Amino acid sequence: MNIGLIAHDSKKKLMQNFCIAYRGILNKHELYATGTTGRLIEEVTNLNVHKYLAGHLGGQQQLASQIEHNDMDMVIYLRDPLHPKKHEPDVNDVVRLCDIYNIPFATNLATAELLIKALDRGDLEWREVYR
Ligand SMILES: O=C(CO)COP(=O)(O)O
Repeated sequence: MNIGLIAHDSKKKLMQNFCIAYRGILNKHELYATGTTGRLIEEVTNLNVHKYLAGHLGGQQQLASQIEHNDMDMVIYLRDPLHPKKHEPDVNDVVRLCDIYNIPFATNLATAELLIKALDRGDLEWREVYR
C-alpha cells in the first residue's frame, strides 16, 4: 500500500515518534512524504521514504497529485489546528482529494493509530480492488 505522511512543523516530532513506534508495520509499505517530514522520519528510523519537495515549495501539491491519480491508499497529515505557520499549506486541498477518492485520512494521532492498526490487519485491502 502507498501511505502519505505530512506533518506541520509543530507536529514533526510527533510524526517521528509515530513512525518509530509503528516502523514494523510501515516498513511493509511504500511511504511518501513532503520533503522535510520525510527527511526527519528517515533520520530517526531505518524506513525508506519517497520524498517530495518541501511542502511549501510544492511538495504538498506533488503528494496531492498522487492522490488525484488514485495512487495513495492512506494519508496521515498531522496538522497543527491551533497555530499553523503562515507558510504551511492548507490541509483542505488534501482533505478534499481524499474525500473524492475515498481514501482513509487521519489528522491526529488517535486516528492515525487506528488506521495503521487497521492497515496491518488487512482492513484496507479493498483499496487494491477499487484502486
Ligand atoms: O506541507 C507541509 C505541511 O505544512 C509539510 O511540508 P514539509 O514536510 O516539507 O515541512
